Amino acid sequence: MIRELELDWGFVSKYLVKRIGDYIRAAGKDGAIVGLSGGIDSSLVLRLLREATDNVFVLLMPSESTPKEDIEDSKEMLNVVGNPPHEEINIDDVVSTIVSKTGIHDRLIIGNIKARTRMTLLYAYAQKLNYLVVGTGDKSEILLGYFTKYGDGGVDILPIGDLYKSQVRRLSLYLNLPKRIIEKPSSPALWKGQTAEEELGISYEKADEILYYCFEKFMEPEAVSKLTGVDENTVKRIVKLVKMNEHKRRTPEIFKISERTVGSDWRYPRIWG
Ligand SMILES: Nc1ncnc2c1ncn2[C@@H]1O[C@H](COP(=O)(O)OP(=O)(O)OC[C@H]2O[C@@H]([n+]3cccc(C(=O)O)c3)[C@H](O)[C@@H]2O)[C@@H](O)[C@H]1O
Ligand SMILES: Nc1ncnc2c1ncn2[C@@H]1O[C@H](COP(=O)(O)OP(=O)(O)OP(=O)(O)O)[C@@H](O)[C@H]1O
Ligand SMILES: [Mg+2]
Repeated sequence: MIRELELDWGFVSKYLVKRIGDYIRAAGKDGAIVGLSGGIDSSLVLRLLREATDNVFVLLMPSESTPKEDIEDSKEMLNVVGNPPHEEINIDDVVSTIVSKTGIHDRLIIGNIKARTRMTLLYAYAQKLNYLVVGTGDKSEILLGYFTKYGDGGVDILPIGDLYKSQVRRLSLYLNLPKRIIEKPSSPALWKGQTAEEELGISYEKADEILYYCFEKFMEPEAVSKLTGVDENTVKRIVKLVKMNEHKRRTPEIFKISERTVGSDWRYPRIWG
């Protein structure tokens, strides 16, 4: 990881724990729920949540494409954080019902149905418990649009959303998360054998450098290519992915008719505080 992305991980973890706790209290909620996949993002978020609140609920939602190692890693992670209340719900029957009612066979579309089924379950439990749904997206995934819109992207807060995947690994190392979880290749596991780096066509290590130089240092693709050793076309492809997926980072467009359109620049009148 490039030097510029190194942070004081002790400070970052304390800061995130405090922000999560403050947010839950300010929202008037009693706790937080998270989906645990056995991957690094949800493991790290669970670790932070356990310090932020006494009330954490964890959902394991495997499907036929979930590797058995991921289920083992999820259970190990539950142990590491002292076995908070949790439930395991296999989503295959729900997904099959949607597949049979729609006749859809495309693995990407079915994968996105899986992510949205998990979101539906998380919100059902959140409302039952008066908890918030805590998202696990990191800065790399958010910028690249590497998540399912209203699936794993459908959450209330994103505590690690300002950390690139390589920073997520560093923070997880600092917090002593299980080695196997830190070292395994990132995967949404939406279909068998899927890995994030293969689908994205680049390693997260390199993608993070490109994202940092392009979007935080505003450097041109040619200069970023020289600095990172990644060919210029790949740099341009990454920039294009970020642009193409802008819609996933925004609230849905409302077409303006009145003087007071409820858009992203909408503000409360002063008298309402
Ligand atoms: N310009 C635009 N303005 C407004 N909306 C627009 C739009 N372009 C597309 N859309 C909408 O967005 C939809 C496409 O987005 P979406 O449904 O998300 O689908 P899509 O981006 O095609 O697929 C999700 C991607 O994220 C990956 N993923 C998913 C889940 C988890 C993880 C992970 O890392 O764990 C990764 C997955 O492997 C796949 O590559 C379109 O069908 C359309 O409805
Ligand atoms: N089998 C599952 N059970 C419960 N939640 C899941 C499952 N699969 C995915 N999720 C939820 O969807 C999120 C997005 O998946 P994603 O693969 O990006 O994260 P991860 O597995 O935690 O880390 P990585 O990106 O390194 O694989 C997960 O963090 C988790 O909250
Ligand atoms: Mg994963």
